[in-house]
Amino acid sequence: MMDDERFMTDSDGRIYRRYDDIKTKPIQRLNYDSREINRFIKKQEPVIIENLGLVDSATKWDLEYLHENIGNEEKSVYVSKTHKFMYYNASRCAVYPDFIPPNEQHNMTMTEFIRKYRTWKPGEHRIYFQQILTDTVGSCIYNDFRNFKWSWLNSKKERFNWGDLTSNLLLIGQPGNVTPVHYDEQQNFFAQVHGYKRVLLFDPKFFQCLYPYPFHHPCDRQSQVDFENPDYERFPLAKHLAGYEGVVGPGDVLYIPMCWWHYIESTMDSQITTSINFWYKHQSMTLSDLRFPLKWQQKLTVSRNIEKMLGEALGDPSEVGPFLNALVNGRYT
Ligand SMILES: C[C@@H](CC(=O)O)C(=O)C(=O)O
Ligand SMILES: [Zn+2]
Repeated sequence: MMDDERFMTDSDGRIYRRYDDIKTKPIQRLNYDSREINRFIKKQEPVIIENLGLVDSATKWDLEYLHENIGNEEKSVYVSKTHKFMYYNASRCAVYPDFIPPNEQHNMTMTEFIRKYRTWKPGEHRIYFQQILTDTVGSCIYNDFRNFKWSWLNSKKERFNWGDLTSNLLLIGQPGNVTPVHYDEQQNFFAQVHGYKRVLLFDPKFFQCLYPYPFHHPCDRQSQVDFENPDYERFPLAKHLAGYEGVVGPGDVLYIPMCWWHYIESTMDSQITTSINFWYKHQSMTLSDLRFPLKWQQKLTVSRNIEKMLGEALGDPSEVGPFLNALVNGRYT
């Protein structure tokens, strides 16, 4: 790995992909008892929280324990020909008939996933277990889940007027798996259980530098910019990307603010990576709460509503692009 210039090794021995073009500053790391944490969450800026013990009860969730206790229902596992696992909404493929899914979502038992994981050889399709935790899990897992530090989570939800917890995703990945840069419209406490993940985060204001796919595209919310091979002809503003970077390890909790762009990579030195996220609906906002100028998170919501509404008003999502070009070209540009 050391002689492969695509990768770098940091001072802690973590090995991950080198992106020389992307300027980053370190994500702030704070101990769980720091009063500063609330300031970051209030400002909706990323922060890595240490020693919180949020999901300590999941430390025993190794493959053997999960095999014994997670239940025999089939689980969601993504399979990719490459190391990238870009999420796509299969229900939107009809609008883009030429769209080629970048990976496949399979359902398989834990037994099958573990067999594939243990027999995997370089060059084979990669796998990434991504399963929403539901009440179908076994009683041991359910008890571990109940022992997460829900009082801490609930205190943040109440303090910052977040909406309900929508789901917890359990992620089990191979070293080198990459979730390309995208945003989610939810607040996220991302807890790292086993192994290490390198994260890059960008403020929502970099919308124009990350060129998200159209709203009606299967890859809505995903950036079109490939960090490993950026096409600066098509995406010239990507050169101006500047963000935050960090590595989360066992026990770390990363706060990913709603609508912040994030790239997440399982480091090559990890044996396996296990993460559990906590997605919360964003805070309900009334008109009286609105302050101008709008924040970029709000402008993003406005832009999505415009694209959605235009698709409905024009009666055909494929007319949205030509219509917006006609509206803007030569008039606003
Ligand atoms: C699934 C996760 C990425 C990863 O861990 O590979 C993510 O994007 C999120 O929690 O919002
Ligand atoms: Zn995400």
